[in-house]
Amino acid sequence: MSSRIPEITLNDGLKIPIVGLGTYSLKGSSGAASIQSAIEKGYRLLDSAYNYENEGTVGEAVRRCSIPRSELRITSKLPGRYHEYEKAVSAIQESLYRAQLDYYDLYLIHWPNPSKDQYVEAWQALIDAKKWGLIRSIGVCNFLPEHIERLEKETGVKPSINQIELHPFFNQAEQRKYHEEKNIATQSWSPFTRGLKDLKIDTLQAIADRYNKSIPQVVLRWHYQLGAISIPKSASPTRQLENISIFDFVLNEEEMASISALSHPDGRIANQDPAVYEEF
Ligand SMILES: NC(=O)C1=CN([C@@H]2O[C@H](COP(=O)(O)OP(=O)(O)OC[C@H]3O[C@@H](n4cnc5c(N)ncnc54)[C@H](OP(=O)(O)O)[C@@H]3O)[C@@H](O)[C@H]2O)C=CC1
Ligand SMILES: O=C(O)C(=O)[C@@H](O)[C@H](O)C(=O)CO
Repeated sequence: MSSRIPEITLNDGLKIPIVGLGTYSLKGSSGAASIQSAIEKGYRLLDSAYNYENEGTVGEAVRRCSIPRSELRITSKLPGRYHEYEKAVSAIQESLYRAQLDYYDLYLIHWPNPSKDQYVEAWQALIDAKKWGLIRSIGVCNFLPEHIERLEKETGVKPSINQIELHPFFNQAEQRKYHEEKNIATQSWSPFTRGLKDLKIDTLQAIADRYNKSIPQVVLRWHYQLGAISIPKSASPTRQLENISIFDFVLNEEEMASISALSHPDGRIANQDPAVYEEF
């Protein structure tokens, strides 16, 4: 791949960039133009979902851009209402039809929805879709260790990646440690807490000033140094470029610790604890 963004290798061998583009709310012609701009600025990893209703927009941006499909890493996600095996297989096929793609690089179960207890069935569908060549790498989002243990115990296959809420106010130290032990990559959703307003605080501003960087750049550098793959969303070409211009400075241990110390147990953005919160 020719991208300037460093890559990591997942436990199944697929290489993906350590920063990608979140696409939640990027839809229609303005969304396609934003995603195309991000690709042209150097993004190679695009994070979509069936429930974002923008897989078609992502596919359009991919067709419009000048980068070969093989250099891109495109993600989509299975909604909770399609965990039943047959429904999951159809949903994966529908995701491909919507994007007009032959395969997804990554396909993730979007939420475990534990009260429905069908996520293992959904996982089996992802395993089979990978065998059929529809997906290159399979993972999950919002899975707690107990959910991942069940996948592995009942199918013998563990996820390559777990996409979780992760930002300075909710640093997920224990879940990240668990991922490290299992060789599962951590991916950070809402890496900026879904907007910068709450991040405009003295601790972050002081670090940003020291390196002549912005608060978003410091926050994304913190994700990078934690070893987490971040997927900041921006519609703006200027901010897209800002968000990948983070590989020319290094936070020291004290700065890393001071950002991590902003975390607190109630730090989730919208109280979406996957033990109880469910999405369909
Ligand atoms: N698996 C899951 O359950 C979930 C997955 N996700 C994924 O994670 C992605 C990212 O999370 P998301 O919730 O979108 O929020 P983010 O934390 O990425 O924040 C996005 C917001 O920050 C603004 N922004 C981006 N860059 C900058 C910058 N440099 N300076 C100032 N403002 C900036 C954007 O505005 P603007 O566009 O105007 O620049 C937008 O308002 C999603 O898009 C989605 O792909 C998100 C939630 C849950
Ligand atoms: O953006 C995602 O991937 C989600 O799961 C969203 O539904 C997100 O959790 C949200 O916006 C909830 O209101």
